[in-house]
Amino acid sequence: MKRETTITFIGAGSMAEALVSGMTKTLYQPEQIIITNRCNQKRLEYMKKTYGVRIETNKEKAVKEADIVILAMKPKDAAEGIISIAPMIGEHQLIISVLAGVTTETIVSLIGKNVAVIRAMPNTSATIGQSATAISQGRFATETHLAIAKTLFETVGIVTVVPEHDLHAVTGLSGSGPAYVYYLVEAMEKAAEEIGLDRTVAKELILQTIIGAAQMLQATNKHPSILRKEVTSPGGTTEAGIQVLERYRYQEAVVACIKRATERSEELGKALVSSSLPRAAAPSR
Ligand SMILES: NC(=O)C1=CN([C@@H]2O[C@H](COP(=O)(O)OP(=O)(O)OC[C@H]3O[C@@H](n4cnc5c(N)ncnc54)[C@H](OP(=O)(O)O)[C@@H]3O)[C@@H](O)[C@H]2O)C=CC1
Ligand SMILES: O=C(O)[C@@H]1CCC=N1
Repeated sequence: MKRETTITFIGAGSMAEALVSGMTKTLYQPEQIIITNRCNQKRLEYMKKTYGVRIETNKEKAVKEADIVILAMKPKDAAEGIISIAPMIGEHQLIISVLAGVTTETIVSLIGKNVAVIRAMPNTSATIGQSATAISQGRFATETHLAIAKTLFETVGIVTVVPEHDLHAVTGLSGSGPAYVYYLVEAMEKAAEEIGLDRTVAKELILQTIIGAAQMLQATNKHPSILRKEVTSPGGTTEAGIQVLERYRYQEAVVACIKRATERSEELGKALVSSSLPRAAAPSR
């Protein structure tokens, strides 16, 4: 990608910040990035101060200047947000959406032009260049658009291309995934307190345990059940602990969690369609 590409973020929340943080550490100069939001001026100032990016309250200006427009508002705000920028969007621009559940077809319809849309599902580990991102192309996006989006998201982690219908599952699995791990860490910290460990000591041990286990999965390429068995001495502590997890149906809970998050992604997409599409013009072929 050319250095002078201008990228405008519509939305300046957690996901926009994670992407900006990763992108400005790698391929992009802060001046190439413009950030706009709905009304939170303080947040824009923070983004400028922290990352050196350009901020713009005039959405028209922000969108017109962009080669790439990244949609990063909440799905519930997406219809209003997309419709408000639609008149400024030209067919030469690439739209990248990180909106959970919202299909490329819905975005094309809301914009009402034959515009190239790439849908992406990164996660907040983009902040440190460790996102697991999946991308799909909309019907007006070419292989070149896909390659541009791949390059962009590779600045913040690994990227895989999937059929668009898989993006709901990706959202439930790896888009929301960091939160499941943080929830586990919260529980481990709570347990450490209850069993009387010093908070600082426990924090350090838990963190290294998570990092070590993740790196073992990566470095050994062994199946997680094999690695688990290597920890589990017959009649020992791990076996006793895992028996409790089984009693609480830990794996079933995790599977149900990911299925529900996947289903929620579908619901978010459908809710947007039913609430907004009558207001948007349909694109021509
Ligand atoms: N957080 C995550 O882990 C992930 C989030 N996503 C997706 O990223 C998107 C953003 O999520 P997240 O960053 O967490 O959300 P936040 O609530 O943190 O941020 C939303 C941003 O959108 C802005 N916004 C709302 N309406 C408009 C509008 N009409 N025009 C311009 N900007 C608008 C808000 O501005 P203001 O504050 O001024 O209202 C705010 O800056 C969602 O669609 C989510 O599904 C995808 C992957 C992971
Ligand atoms: O919770 C959400 O809806 C977003 C999508 C994936 C992660 N956060």
